[in-house]
Amino acid sequence: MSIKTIAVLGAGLMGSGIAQVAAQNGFQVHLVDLTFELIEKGLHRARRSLQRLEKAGKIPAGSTETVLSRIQGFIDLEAAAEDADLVIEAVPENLELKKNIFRRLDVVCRPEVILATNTSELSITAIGAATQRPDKVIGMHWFNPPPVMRLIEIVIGRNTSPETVATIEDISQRLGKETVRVKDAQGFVTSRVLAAHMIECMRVLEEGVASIEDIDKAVKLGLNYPMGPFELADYVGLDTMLFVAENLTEAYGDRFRPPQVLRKLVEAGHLGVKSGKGFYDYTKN
Ligand SMILES: CCCCCCC[C@H](O)CC(=O)SCCNC(=O)CCNC(=O)[C@H](O)C(C)(C)COP(=O)([O-])OP(=O)([O-])OC[C@H]1O[C@@H](n2cnc3c(N)ncnc32)[C@H](O)[C@@H]1OP(=O)([O-])[O-]
Ligand SMILES: NC(=O)c1ccc[n+]([C@@H]2O[C@H](COP(=O)([O-])OP(=O)(O)OC[C@H]3O[C@@H](n4cnc5c(N)ncnc54)[C@H](O)[C@@H]3O)[C@@H](O)[C@H]2O)c1
Repeated sequence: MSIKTIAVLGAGLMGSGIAQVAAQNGFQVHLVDLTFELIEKGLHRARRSLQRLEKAGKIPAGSTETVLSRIQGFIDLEAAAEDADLVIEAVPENLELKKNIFRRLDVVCRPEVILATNTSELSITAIGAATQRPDKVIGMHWFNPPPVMRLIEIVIGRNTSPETVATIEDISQRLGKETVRVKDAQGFVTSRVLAAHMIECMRVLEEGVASIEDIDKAVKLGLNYPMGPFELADYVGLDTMLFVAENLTEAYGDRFRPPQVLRKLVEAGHLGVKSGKGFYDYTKN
């Protein structure tokens, strides 16, 4: 099947970036969120990113608006998905929410359409089982920021077919990304490994070993990571971090137990860069 139109569900940090990358590579995009304000916010993020790429000479001069014109906003999931050739879901990290959305997609999408999820760690098999097409349900795990990060982690559910894997590998390549194949184990490779690192850094903080700033500096300069753990946590979103840590704890036990410092920030509504405050305060500059 030739893929021309991609429906992207969720216009948040990831959905807006995924929509941008798809549009940059010539696909028509149907971008869905709960309100047009949220879609506008996502398009604004994509516009800023495209302008940055344009300024750096990574996309042709003057192409920002052409790319954005390929993205159409929808608040009606069914209307956005009914003529899509591929769906990529990027709504919040909640299994029941994702299963419910996949159930609805299964009714409205043509039988041959692949339904991919950008979940950070949830079970692809469980999401697939909410549909009558588990062979066409797959994990397509992108990284933040999607326009810059080079990998898509392809997660193969128990019933995902080899044809679906091959199609998604091909599409990922057309989107300019490298891929790895991963079995459907909670947290896959990347989220499980990253969570272990970030949660340990929060424990180091809670034990008073060093300050937020010095832990970030130590990890960046001493270990050569591009971002310190607290900068990265704020960038990923602390709500997402907490959802992931809770789900990994359910799967693997106490070693992923969310630190109190993370839980309290989320309870206070401090979700990181996207809300203006997290481990750091972004409202000051
Ligand atoms: C407990 C639970 C844990 C698990 C959580 C879930 C994890 C999740 O599922 C997976 C993830 O995403 S994990 C997270 C995975 N993510 C990570 O781990 C990210 C780690 N961080 C990094 O890799 C780097 O800090 C960045 C690439 C973000 C920025 O780079 P930098 O050097 O610090 O700063 P710079 O100099 O400003 O930018 C450099 C170049 O990039 C360009 N650019 C940047 N943003 C852009 C955008 N939005 N658009 C377009 N372009 C953008 C910029 O123009 C520049 O281009 P130039 O041509 O060279 O001038
Ligand atoms: N933030 C990251 O670094 C990152 C990286 C890789 C994967 N992920 C995963 O991607 C998914 C989205 O994460 P995010 O960071 O973009 O979250 P986000 O909170 O920035 O965005 C989620 C968006 O989904 C919208 N939404 C909620 N319910 C919806 C519905 N029923 N229909 C359509 N839209 C709906 C929300 O309004 C919001 O705009 C999660 O599964 C997360 O684990 C996140």
